[in-house]
Amino acid sequence: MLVALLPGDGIGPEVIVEAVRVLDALAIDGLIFEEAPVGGAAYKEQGHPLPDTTLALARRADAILFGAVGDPDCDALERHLRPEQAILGLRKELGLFANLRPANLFPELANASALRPEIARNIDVMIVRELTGDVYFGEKGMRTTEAGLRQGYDIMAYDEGEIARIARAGFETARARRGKLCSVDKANVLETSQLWRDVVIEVSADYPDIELSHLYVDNAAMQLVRDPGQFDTIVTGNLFGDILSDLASMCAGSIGMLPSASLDKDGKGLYEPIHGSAPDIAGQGRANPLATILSSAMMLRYSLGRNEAADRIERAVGKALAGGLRTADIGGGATTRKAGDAVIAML
Ligand SMILES: NC(=O)c1ccc[n+]([C@@H]2O[C@H](COP(=O)([O-])OP(=O)(O)OC[C@H]3O[C@@H](n4cnc5c(N)ncnc54)[C@H](O)[C@@H]3O)[C@@H](O)[C@H]2O)c1
Ligand SMILES: CC(C)[C@H](C(=O)O)[C@@H](O)C(=O)O
Ligand SMILES: [Mg+2]
Repeated sequence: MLVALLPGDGIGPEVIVEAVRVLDALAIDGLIFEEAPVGGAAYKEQGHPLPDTTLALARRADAILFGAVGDPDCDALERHLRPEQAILGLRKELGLFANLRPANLFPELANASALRPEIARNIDVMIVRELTGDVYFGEKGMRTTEAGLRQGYDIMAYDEGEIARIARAGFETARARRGKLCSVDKANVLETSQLWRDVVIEVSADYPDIELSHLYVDNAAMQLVRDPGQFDTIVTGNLFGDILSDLASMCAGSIGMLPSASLDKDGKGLYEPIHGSAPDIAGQGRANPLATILSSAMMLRYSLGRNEAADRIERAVGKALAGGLRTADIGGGATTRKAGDAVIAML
């Protein structure tokens, strides 16, 4: 079982190292790692954020463990050379259309949530975010209007095949959970969203056992803060899912806690924390590695068939938190390394 390690930029390498230490401590039979540069690190080394050799490794691997990309030094580069193009390119090239972003609260972190503990306590939602379409991948550019003004544009588009595919992922996810699916769109304004809603309803005919509801995205954001416990599974588009998952992370304590899986049609996956490279804290040993450690557990479960090892990691994270582990983002002073140590001690 080959795992491609793509640490990337900023805190990416710092959190990946801790996840690898946890995986090493489990001594999983046949698990091997191969590392490659990605993002700003790859641009600085090889002139491209997603070098061919890195993409080839990702294709060859059984699963990919990804840190984060993004480097302020690269923000002025032409868009196709910016670090973020690496993660977008991997998602597109590998067909990773289904992004699972679970947000649940470890009970010990009720006070770290931005919500009152009695409201935060109930959050246990899986956001199923479409990942290879939408405004992210439509035609985009800069042009000049007739009045001589610069105009930027990004086309938002989904075809019915793309919607049906992610809708099915949403229904299947809900079926394996508590049987409730909420589809989030902006059908009151956007044609893309009207088609989204129509197709989700069509697909629902195959899932009579699932309770389907619909929310506009603005209301969904409000409801997630008002009463996150009302949600089981949310299915939504690429842009809305990006925003709602960062929002949900603070309901669950911190963006440093939320893992993710990005899956293709056969279950091959890329696993990464939902956060970015956090340039504001990079190099200081202050990053919370738990989102990445929990992403490695998702990798073991979804792509490598090692459910027991995945359970062990998740239990160890819970025990470490119960034992008082707190990095700065969740109200403590533990370093990234100490956090890794605390999880390993509880395996
Ligand atoms: N998938 C990815 O690689 C990914 C995801 C999001 C953002 N980015 C990129 O990361 C860069 C920074 O973006 P941003 O600042 O908007 O978002 P970010 O997620 O990197 O950081 C947002 C805030 O959360 C904090 N934070 C994030 N992860 C943390 C962790 N593990 N522990 C403790 N605190 C943490 C940061 O310090 C910062 O204050 C940008 O270049 C952006 O494009 C990449
Ligand atoms: C870095 C960026 C392209 C990415 C996204 O918008 O998908 C990030 O915010 C994420 O959530 O993984
Ligand atoms: Mg994001």
